[in-house]
Amino acid sequence: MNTPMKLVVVGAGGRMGKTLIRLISETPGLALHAAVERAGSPALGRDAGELAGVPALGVPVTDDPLQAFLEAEGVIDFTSPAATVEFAALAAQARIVHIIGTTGCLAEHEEKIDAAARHARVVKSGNMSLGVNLLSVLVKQAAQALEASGWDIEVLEMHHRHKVDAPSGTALLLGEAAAEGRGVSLAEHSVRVRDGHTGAREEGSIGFATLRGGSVIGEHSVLFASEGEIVTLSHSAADRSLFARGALKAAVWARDKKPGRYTMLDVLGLNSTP
Ligand SMILES: NC(=O)C1=CN([C@@H]2O[C@H](COP(=O)(O)OP(=O)(O)OC[C@H]3O[C@@H](n4cnc5c(N)ncnc54)[C@H](OP(=O)(O)O)[C@@H]3O)[C@@H](O)[C@H]2O)C=CC1
Ligand SMILES: O=C(O)C1=N[C@H](C(=O)O)C[C@H](O)C1
Repeated sequence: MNTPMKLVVVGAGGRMGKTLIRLISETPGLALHAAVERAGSPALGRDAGELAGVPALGVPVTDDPLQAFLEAEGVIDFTSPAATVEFAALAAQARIVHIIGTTGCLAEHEEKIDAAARHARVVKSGNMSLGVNLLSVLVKQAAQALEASGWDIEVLEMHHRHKVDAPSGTALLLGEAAAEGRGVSLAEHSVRVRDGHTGAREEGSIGFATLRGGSVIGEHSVLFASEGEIVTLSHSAADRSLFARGALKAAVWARDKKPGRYTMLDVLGLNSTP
């Protein structure tokens, strides 16, 4: 039988960091090995359990990720793109699992994550929930079935007022699924912002609309709009623990995999769906 998987949570004081610490402490087969925050964070030195609102775990929050990674088996990372590329290099050095939920990564960040995945087992997804990943499969199927000449695709998302990137990672993931279904490149067909005299909608484009406000955890809809009818596929997140549960499932899944880059579709066995 496997010993408990030793995990590091980076961004320990964040919304997702605290949710992850709580879930790791409640999940048999997982152990919180270390909790990392940035230098100068008021969370440094605090017990990770107390920080997350659960009984003390005897793990003080540290700002030394390399030391934390050396004896660990995996790192769970919901931070920022700049921090994630640093953690990716360290996870590669330590040859461990790196689960990345961070969104807003640009091509330059993705290149560095790809390089790290030569040595680390990386699972990265804009959304770690089962529901959104299943939704992406359905979106791909719908986009395959509904022709671009008659059906316009729009992706709508809403998140809490603190979110810093747009469109959300999930919206982009769903847009990619729609583009794949259509057999086109999202980069060449997306319209991420509309303002002023835009002209009529271009046939075959995939539009994005972003709302921000309050405490909304994550609302996503993909609309297929035709003359006289609209098909809407949507997902509502009511609790951040669904993302954390997915990330922890990914860590356990990746434990015995070869170095490389994987997605939640691989973890959930949804990749073979046409
Ligand atoms: N893929 C998915 O399923 C999901 C993805 N996300 C994504 O996860 C990310 C985090 O979201 P959320 O938890 O809401 O954001 P928060 O801002 O609440 O948390 C991010 C945490 O990371 C910390 N951090 C930043 N840089 C470093 C560093 N160099 N070293 C250590 N800690 C660092 C921040 O510290 P400080 O505050 O001091 O900057 C903060 O505590 C976002 O990109 C979000 O979009 C969120 C939910 C689900
Ligand atoms: O920042 C968030 O909160 C979330 N981010 C992810 C995204 O960008 O899609 C996932 C989830 O919707 C919550």
